[in-house]
Amino acid sequence: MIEIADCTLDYQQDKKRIRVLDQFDLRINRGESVVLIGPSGCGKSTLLYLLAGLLRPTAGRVMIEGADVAGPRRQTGFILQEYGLFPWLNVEENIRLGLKIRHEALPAARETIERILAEMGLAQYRKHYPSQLSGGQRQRVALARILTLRPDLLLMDEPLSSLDALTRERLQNLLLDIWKKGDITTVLVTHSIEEAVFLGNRIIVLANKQPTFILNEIANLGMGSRTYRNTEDFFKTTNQIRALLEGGAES
Ligand SMILES: Nc1ncnc2c1ncn2[C@@H]1O[C@H](COP(=O)(O)OP(=O)(O)OP(=O)(O)O)[C@@H](O)[C@H]1O
Repeated sequence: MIEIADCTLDYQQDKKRIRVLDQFDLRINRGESVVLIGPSGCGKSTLLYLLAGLLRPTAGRVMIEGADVAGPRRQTGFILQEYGLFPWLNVEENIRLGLKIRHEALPAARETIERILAEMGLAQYRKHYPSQLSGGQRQRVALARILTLRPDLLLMDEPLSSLDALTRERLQNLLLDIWKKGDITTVLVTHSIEEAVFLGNRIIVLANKQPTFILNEIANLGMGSRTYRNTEDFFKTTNQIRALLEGGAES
């Protein structure tokens, strides 16, 4: 269980206090794929940073499996829109870096890298440098680097937003496959309603208020297959979220 319990979060700017969260609660069960969606500036990234242990709440607690998150944890992976690859390292070296930092034994590391390269369709690009890759390929390398570390929690902040529509769809399929393999909890921030409905088994819609609150939560029971995009359920759920966001924007 992952818990944001009674959390208040203030930012300071020019001697002014901005309260982004006020006694905010969110509970995420192991193995869920939660999506956070809401208007720009409502606090989605702030919630991810709290879960990542990169930000401490002003009041309240953030806990994973009952333990307070006091800082970044080994088993949490964080994927950002910018891929965070080192331009002077090739694909293989970029992926190996995470394992190197953790001092994993070389034979085990080699095996892991080979498996992930194959799974992510990157084997043929292993000697390419980031500048020689497309945006979608770069994001796959970034994902591969994180997955070699076997995270139990994967946090993603608009990871696909700079990709073209088809590449984005392919990577959404890949993220769905990764989640379906199990043993991982994912929390995704996105502005795309379709992406939220395709990838979230629970969609948290945040209000356009400061501090924000949960406007609604949608249990998206039909998700889990690539064909979900073409179903009536999918369209119904996207419309439901669109209506919530539009209604929230007017308030
Ligand atoms: N370091 C900071 N100092 C001051 N204010 C901040 C800081 N980081 C974020 N904020 C403010 O806190 C609010 C929430 O920011 P946050 O980035 O969490 O929103 P968001 O929902 O992720 O936005 P977007 O969808 O535009 O990425 C915004 O009003 C933002 O301006």
